[in-house]
Amino acid sequence: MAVGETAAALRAEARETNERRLLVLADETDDGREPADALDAAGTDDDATDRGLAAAADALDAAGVERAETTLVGHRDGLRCERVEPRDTGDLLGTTREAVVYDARDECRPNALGRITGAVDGGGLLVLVTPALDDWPARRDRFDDGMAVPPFDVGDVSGRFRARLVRTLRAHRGVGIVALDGVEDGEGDAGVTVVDDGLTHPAPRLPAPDPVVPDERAFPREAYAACLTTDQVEALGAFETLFDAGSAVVCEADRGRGKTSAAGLAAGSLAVEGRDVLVTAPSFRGVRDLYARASELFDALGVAFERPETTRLDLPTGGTIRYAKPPAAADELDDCDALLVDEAAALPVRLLERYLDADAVAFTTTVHGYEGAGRGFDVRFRDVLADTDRDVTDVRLDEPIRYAAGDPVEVWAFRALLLDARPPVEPLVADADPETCTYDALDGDALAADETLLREAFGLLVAAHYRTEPDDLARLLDAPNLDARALRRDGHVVAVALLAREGGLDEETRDAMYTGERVKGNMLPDVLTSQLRDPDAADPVGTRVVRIATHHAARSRGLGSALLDGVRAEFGCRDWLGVGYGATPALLSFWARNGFSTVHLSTTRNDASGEYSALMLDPLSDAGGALADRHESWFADRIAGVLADALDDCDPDVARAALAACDATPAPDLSDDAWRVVAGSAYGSAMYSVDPEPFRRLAVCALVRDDAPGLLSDADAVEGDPETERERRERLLVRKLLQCHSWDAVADELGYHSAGQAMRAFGDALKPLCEAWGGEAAAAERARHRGE
Ligand SMILES: CC(=O)SCCNC(=O)CCNC(=O)[C@H](O)C(C)(C)COP(=O)(O)OP(=O)(O)OC[C@H]1O[C@@H](n2cnc3c(N)ncnc32)[C@H](O)[C@@H]1OP(=O)(O)O
Ligand SMILES: Nc1ncnc2c1ncn2[C@@H]1O[C@H](COP(=O)(O)OP(=O)(O)OP(=O)(O)O)[C@@H](O)[C@H]1O
Repeated sequence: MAVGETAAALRAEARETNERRLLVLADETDDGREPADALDAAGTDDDATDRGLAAAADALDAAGVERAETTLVGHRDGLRCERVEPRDTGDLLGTTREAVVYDARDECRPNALGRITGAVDGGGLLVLVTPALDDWPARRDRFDDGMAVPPFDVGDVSGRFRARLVRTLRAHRGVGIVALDGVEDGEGDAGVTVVDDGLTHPAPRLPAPDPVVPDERAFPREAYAACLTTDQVEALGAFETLFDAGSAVVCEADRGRGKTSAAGLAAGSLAVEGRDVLVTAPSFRGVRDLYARASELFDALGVAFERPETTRLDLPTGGTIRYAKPPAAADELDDCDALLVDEAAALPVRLLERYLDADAVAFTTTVHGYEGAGRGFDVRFRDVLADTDRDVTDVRLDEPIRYAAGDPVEVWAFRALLLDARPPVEPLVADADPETCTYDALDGDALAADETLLREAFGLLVAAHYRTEPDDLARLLDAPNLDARALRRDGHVVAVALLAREGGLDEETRDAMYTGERVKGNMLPDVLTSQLRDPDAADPVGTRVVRIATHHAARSRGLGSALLDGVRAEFGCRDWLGVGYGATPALLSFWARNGFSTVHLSTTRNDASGEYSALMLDPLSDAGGALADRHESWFADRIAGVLADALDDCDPDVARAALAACDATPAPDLSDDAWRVVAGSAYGSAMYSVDPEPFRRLAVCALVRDDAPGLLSDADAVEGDPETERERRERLLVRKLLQCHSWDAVADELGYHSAGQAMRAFGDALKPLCEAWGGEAAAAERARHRGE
């Protein structure tokens, strides 16, 4: 059988080289309709009713792959092996399979392709079942359904990603293509055409030498003996410096080079010496291999250990390995001897900086890979690290663990999913500024037609936003609600913005949204409608800036702002511009300076960064203005309550910046009685605690209003820089009045000598407010205290 022969030959070559091979089975008889009886029908036999899966079964049999070693990814059953849905392929990350069959006929999900490719072992096969390759780009599937966000429908989604995918499949080595065309050839090979056998006929290569345990070492021999490559041995050697306080290790690698495992062997080696090792990573799942290697090492050393919880290993030596989420880890540094940060590039630089307070710290990062992890680490954090007096040891793992270097399936996946996309090299953009750049629309056709442009634009998004992943590449090319705009210097992308059209929804959809039904896309209207209970919020049409990034070599030259100016001019016919992002003081000020005003601070933190999201609007029309007005003033009305509750741990500088960026003009609106208490506390000995509410209202006015007086009077005698003291007083209002922290905690945090000194500064901060807004009641109170 042609399918079997092709598969067997590919597998033989894969085994010979310890590489993987890809077999495409293009089912030309598939009409694009999922057969209802084949869907989710557990226990279905390997029957021939489904052409694609039957061919996949033949391929596996001929290639000698056991079903127990295979995973089927797709929506149809029929291979009698483990099956996962394309959306759930995250579970395959870090696992190793001899073969994976991806039935992509019903849903071609780019993230799934990326994850699957990583899971196939050296000597194994990736089998891709597709429709006729020529027809595939024009077919709409379940992934496309997800891109059809209201008011668009699936007919508006285009097929550029898949057209590109097909091109790469046809062009790359190591990819066999068999068309299941249904045409009888009269010789028993009913309807099968081998379009490309995919064989690479490699020249014989010497196997890589076995790793050698070094003679001089601080970690146990067993740790080195567990290493699978020479690179891993070297990496483990670098981790030995973690015994010394003041050390830092940076370990970089592409996916699947064994860096997490090396960190695990290091963690185990440190723990057997009684060290307390704290591990952090964007998710615990990502460090399962670390725990596995450490426990295997304990077994090899005959050290009994306990696992009181999944995320903690305790040794009789007193050593431990324990996991904390990234923001929590930053608060636990005092207690640990060494901190291991896995996937460091996925974490904000601010958090990484805090980790430098640990006695010894190691960062492992992925250079390229599925999470699109990034250069943010390299570009920004490297400088920070170089400026410390840490002893930094760098190590890089190149040798793949699961398969041989140069594996053609990895090469194909990098290309097809742009895992190695990069922004333009620095010299090309070094002298770019708003005057020398052009504002350009990067529409799907332009991007699909120009690989360099696509790589630069996507590479810039990946470098700046670690969450950019293969699905985003497909969205960039095909989603009807998304637009990309860029500033370009001599054709090279210097700044890029990804924009989503949101709102403009009909009444029925708005009602559904209001009553809690999930409506895809439309993030800003959705929050305003379903959480902030505004039934009309999804009526105006807006442009949300989903992502924006300026090349790291050209930041702070006004390019980001110029790009937003271009967007505002081009989309001025809509009602608003908007944005939602993990709030930091610097970003809040960037958006505020660009005319955006705060309408919401989310009450849940991002797990990895620990940031709360800010939502902001910049109105462009009367309808947009009305929407922004009502949400700005409501934000100012309700934020004190939120800061006292769900946001009581929000960074006071984020709160200050979010309030300062809100365009509302709240009025203090205090009764004369209330003013007497406030002024009494400013000028005399009245206590704010008898009636905190008016103080809180005043604090919001002071932090939101453009015309608010500063919190310092000319008469205030302050030590040091008045501007620094003014900022400290703003933090004092946030922490004490709005977030209700105790006087002692606030004094301690803000560097006042005592609670009493903080209280005096508080009283002083109120004086300018009484003078500006307190009217006669406050003036009379002041006069009484001063004996005027
Ligand atoms: C929806 C979202 O995408 S939110 C996330 C925004 N994007 C990112 O964080 C990716 C990484 N950062 C970047 O690419 C850029 O810093 C951008 C896009 C935020 C700003 O682009 P730039 O071309 O530097 O903007 P521009 O020069 O007009 O304004 C710079 C100002 O932004 C502010 N800013 C915002 N974020 C930062 C930051 N991380 N570091 C330094 N300044 C920042 C500063 O106030 C800065 O002012 P300064 O030049 O006086 O110091
Ligand atoms: N020393 C080792 N012993 C046993 N298995 C190992 C070892 N090193 C790596 N592996 C296996 O090889 C695969 C890749 O290793 P690991 O997860 O450590 O690499 P990584 O570079 O962190 O890659 P990824 O980013 O893909 O997680 C995993 O399946 C892991 O279990």
